[in-house]
Amino acid sequence: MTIAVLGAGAFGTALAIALSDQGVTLWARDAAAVQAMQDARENAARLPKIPFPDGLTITADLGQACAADTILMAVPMQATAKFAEMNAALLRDKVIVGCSKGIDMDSLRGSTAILSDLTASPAVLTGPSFAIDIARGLPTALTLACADKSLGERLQQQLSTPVLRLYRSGDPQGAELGGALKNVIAIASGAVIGAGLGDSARAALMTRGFTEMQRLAQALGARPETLLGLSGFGDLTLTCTSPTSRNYAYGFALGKGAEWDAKITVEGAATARAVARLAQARQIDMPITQVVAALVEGRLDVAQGMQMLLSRPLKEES
Ligand SMILES: NC(=O)c1ccc[n+]([C@@H]2O[C@H](COP(=O)([O-])OP(=O)(O)OC[C@H]3O[C@@H](n4cnc5c(N)ncnc54)[C@H](O)[C@@H]3O)[C@@H](O)[C@H]2O)c1
Ligand SMILES: O=P(O)(O)OC[C@H](O)CO
Repeated sequence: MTIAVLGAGAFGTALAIALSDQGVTLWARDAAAVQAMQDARENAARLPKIPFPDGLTITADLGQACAADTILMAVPMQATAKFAEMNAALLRDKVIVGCSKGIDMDSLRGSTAILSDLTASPAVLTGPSFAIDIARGLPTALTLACADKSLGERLQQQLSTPVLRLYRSGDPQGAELGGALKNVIAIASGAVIGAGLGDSARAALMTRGFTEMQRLAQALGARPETLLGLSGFGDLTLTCTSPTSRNYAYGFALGKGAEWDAKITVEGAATARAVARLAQARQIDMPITQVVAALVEGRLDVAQGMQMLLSRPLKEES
């Protein structure tokens, strides 16, 4: 069984390195970048100083990559729908595993719904994992979610390694929502710490943020227990507490009033805006997400956002 990873960012490259014992093809859209990675045998732009193992082949030929039995999609979320549409002829009816985290701004869909346009039972690989940790071979546990049980079992076996431990779930929508929504709460957590509002405020935001995540996920049909696992609570914990997280670091810069490099991938920024619209349309109470969307859009600063959250009517904890 052969594997291809589409998208040679930090995460796609890390997955290709981790799975390279089986032989992996890593696809990148830019032929010059592919040549540079081929010459250096590393992805100097995204994962410097991590050498490519012999089992990793890099290509700019999408047709070659899509000949693999299993395809891991690791292009950023906001590019996924267009990528899937443009390359539908190559991707249709393949075994596809969505690895990006977010909600598409235009359609308000996650990767499972987008990839369902191409294949009957798309899987999702998600959970607490920094690309650098996976690439270094540090122990990591993720959720592999697929509605088709036997396909999920096959993918769990194929994509696990001695240090990359995959737990199976039959709820891809719940798993993808955990990964998408935790990025929004990580921005809020970073903002609180960056603004010097303290660890207690961050703990409150994480907890109330987790309540929002569960509220939306259940309204969209996810299983409640999925959010309690690696893809939800696990990834929320990692991303809200580590400066390695780009979403947290972006929030931290917002809180500090510091500059931010717009070229850095921050999935939670677009996802906050998408989820704020989704929540409003469905009348789901998601105040932290609404504040993060307003911060990202420059409609509020962190002090105003915090004041807005603190001045809400007192209520029962639910
Ligand atoms: N980096 C991590 O630690 C990590 C961990 C888990 C999940 N993820 C998820 O993986 C996804 C990708 O993140 P990343 O960290 O690899 O991003 P990245 O910023 O490192 O790289 C993004 C890559 O996508 C490529 N790209 C952008 N638009 C494209 C398009 N239209 N077609 C093809 N390629 C395109 C860019 O050239 C770049 O190589 C995100 O959804 C992220 O949330 C990342
Ligand atoms: O760097 P971030 O914030 O995109 O987070 C990376 C992963 O999603 C952590 O699980």
